[in-house]
Amino acid sequence: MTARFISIEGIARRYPQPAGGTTTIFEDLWLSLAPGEFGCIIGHSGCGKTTVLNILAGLDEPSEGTVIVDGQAISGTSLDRAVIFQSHALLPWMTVMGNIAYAVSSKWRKWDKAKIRTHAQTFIDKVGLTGSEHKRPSELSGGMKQRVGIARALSITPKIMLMDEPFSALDALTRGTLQDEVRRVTLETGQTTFMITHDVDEAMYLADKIFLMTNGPGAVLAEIVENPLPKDRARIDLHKHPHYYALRNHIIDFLVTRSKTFTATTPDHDPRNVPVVRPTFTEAPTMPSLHSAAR
Ligand SMILES: Nc1ncnc2c1ncn2[C@@H]1O[C@H](COP(=O)(O)OP(=O)(O)OP(=O)(O)O)[C@@H](O)[C@H]1O
Repeated sequence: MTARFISIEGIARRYPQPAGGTTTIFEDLWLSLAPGEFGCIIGHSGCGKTTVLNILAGLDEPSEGTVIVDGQAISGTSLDRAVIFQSHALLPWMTVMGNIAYAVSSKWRKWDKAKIRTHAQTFIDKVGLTGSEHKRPSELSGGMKQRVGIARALSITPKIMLMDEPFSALDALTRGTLQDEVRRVTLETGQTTFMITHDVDEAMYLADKIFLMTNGPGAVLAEIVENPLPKDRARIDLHKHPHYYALRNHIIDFLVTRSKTFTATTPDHDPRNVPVVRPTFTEAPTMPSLHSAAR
């Protein structure tokens, strides 16, 4: 394994315009993740997050540049890279068990039916769908469908998990439970994960690195934020950590202000050497007391 398990090297995505010419969604995008790292990409709608994820998944191709995974340029999709979509993308004629067992059997073609079902059941249980094995997608709520999608992706134990706002349609309680589950499983298995989210707290809980994208078209990766919170952080205690507000304010300030002005105000930005920042709480300098200031 290489230190840069995923390496996005100078990719661009351009689309032809109906009236001629092209629109550049983003260009000269460089970013990398080490084995086992969890990266979240944050940016406003339309900056190209899903496009980057689709290119990583092999579902789309960059107009320029390459994606290297474990030392090899990717070409097309692979069972080593599982995607959890915003929409559930389940096979409607299959049951919960059927959907997951189908993915398991695609990965381990020599496994017999019993082994496939036992393996699938483990992941059905993990996402809290025990008892719903025989239901079809039309009989499930949105949150339950998303759990099936998550169980299906986890069940093939891919080296890379790609997640496009996987929790956005869920109620807060289910979202929290599944965030915990995904974090536990990815830490346990050492999976490298790339996730899109609009939820700053979710990124702070899950990610080791947070990639901040400016607004599109012509979006750029402005900054890589290293998460200063301890690796063994718990979701419910996140806000108690001294670095919590420094990190949160940094990201929100970027989204509210700097994502719009970054390109104009940072003309010397080098896309190959994107600044890495680690926002932390620092004690405010002690003010001299009135007594000592008067001396
Ligand atoms: N097939 C296409 N043809 C032309 N433009 C496209 C095509 N697919 C995507 N785009 C454009 O590319 C841009 C980036 O889309 P993308 O879905 O990657 O953005 P995003 O950052 O994921 O947005 P959101 O947060 O809303 O999901 C958008 O402006 C979109 O209109």
